[in-house]
Amino acid sequence: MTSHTAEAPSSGDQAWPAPLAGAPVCGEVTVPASKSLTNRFLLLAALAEGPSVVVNALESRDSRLMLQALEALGASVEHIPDWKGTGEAAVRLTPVPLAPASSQAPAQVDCGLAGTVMRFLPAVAALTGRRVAFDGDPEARIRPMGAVLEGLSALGAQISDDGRPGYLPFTVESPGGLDGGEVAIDASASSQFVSGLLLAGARMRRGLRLRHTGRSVPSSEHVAMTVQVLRQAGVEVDDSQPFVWAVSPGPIPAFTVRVEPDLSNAGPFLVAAAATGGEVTMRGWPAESTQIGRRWTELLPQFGAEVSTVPEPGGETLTLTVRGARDEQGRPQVLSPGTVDGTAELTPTVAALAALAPEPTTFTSVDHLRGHETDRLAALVAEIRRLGGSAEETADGFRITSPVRHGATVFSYADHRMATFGAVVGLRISEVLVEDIGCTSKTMPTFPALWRSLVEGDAPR
Ligand SMILES: O=C(O)C1=C[C@@H](OP(=O)(O)O)[C@@H](O)[C@H](O)C1
Ligand SMILES: C=C(OP(=O)(O)O)C(=O)O
Repeated sequence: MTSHTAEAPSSGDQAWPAPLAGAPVCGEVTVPASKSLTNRFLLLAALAEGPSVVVNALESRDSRLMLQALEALGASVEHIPDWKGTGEAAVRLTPVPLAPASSQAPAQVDCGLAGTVMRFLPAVAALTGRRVAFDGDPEARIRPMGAVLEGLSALGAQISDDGRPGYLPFTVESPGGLDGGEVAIDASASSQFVSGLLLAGARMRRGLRLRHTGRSVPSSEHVAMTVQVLRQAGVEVDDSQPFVWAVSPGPIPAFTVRVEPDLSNAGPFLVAAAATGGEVTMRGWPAESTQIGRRWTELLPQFGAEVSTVPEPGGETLTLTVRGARDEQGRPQVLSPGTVDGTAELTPTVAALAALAPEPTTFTSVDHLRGHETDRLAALVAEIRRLGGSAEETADGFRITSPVRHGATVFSYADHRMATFGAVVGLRISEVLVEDIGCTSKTMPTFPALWRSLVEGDAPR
């Protein structure tokens, strides 16, 4: 795995003044659909037997890149503005032709900075039998790809490195598709290596039996999500043995599905209540979810906030409310749990809260964040220091030893979660500017507007 430094990139655009919360942040917020679920459902729709419908699909850069890539592989996409009078938009996707029926024309996939595109689509490309060239943003070229490519290679696909071996850009070609069978990879750098092979497993002629050879798989919730989404689509998956997954071969029936809100992107809004002693409510919180963001209900109380839920009619969703703690003088009070473990993609948002707490917090089992949109451990340490706090990297994470104290320009490193880190810190610290707030369009183009309306009080109370 590469480690890249968190030197602040220069930005030509005007930095975004993070709104300071003059009072406890109170209001109600609705967040768009989950990136991880949207891109899994779109991919499975592309491998299904007939046109499938994804209702309330996320509209963001990552989901657009997924749709464009699937179109490049031969899918057709129809946008439906109002699905059956529900008021919700939907995407109808007609599947990708698989080998040997697919076109033989070479194709190109732009992965942008989307892990779910760069790690999930090489196996789909191999199933089409076409020669498919993959590339992405400059920042994407340092995200590890090796295990997916080694897995596909072991399954018989030809991979040519168009750059550094194990990284973008590369070309995948498997004339005749994939037979599948047994394969072993080391997925300790990203759960997406496992998900990317499993999602295509049913369309391999013998199915897929995948074994992880390393110590642990990070972001295990995302592997569980993949298994659950496959089962929901009618695919048989055996995950009864640790670190071994068997996907049975067979057709994927066409489906219609509605995507849950993105619980990771809900994070900064819920944290806003915890950081300011405010109260934020979210309706439509799934009562059961495979998303890692369901962990906010356990994480926020560890920082002193109170989380309550009320079942909504039908029982499948809840209204969730977060109330931040205040001290005897009514000032916001953020406690530290001391250590938080394995917070995966929630880490930058949790770190923003921890950086406002007077007591230190240590983040453990997050070393794979070095391969995220940027090296998040280096980036968080650098930005906390820039804001007058103290922090240091550790072998498997980082430690915040004193809170942020003054404003500064927070650099985003093209990473949406670093941009929202800056927004959260800016609630309590004046004169925080966020460089490249626009990178939040990766998963949530509406972030800047929603954030401003919540903090400045235009959101319903
Ligand atoms: O499968 C997915 O949708 C994801 C898996 C995780 O990747 P890592 O295992 O690399 O953390 C997560 O961080 C990423 O945001 C989305
Ligand atoms: C790690 C993330 O994204 P990606 O899907 O690009 O890996 C993330 O959204 O935090």
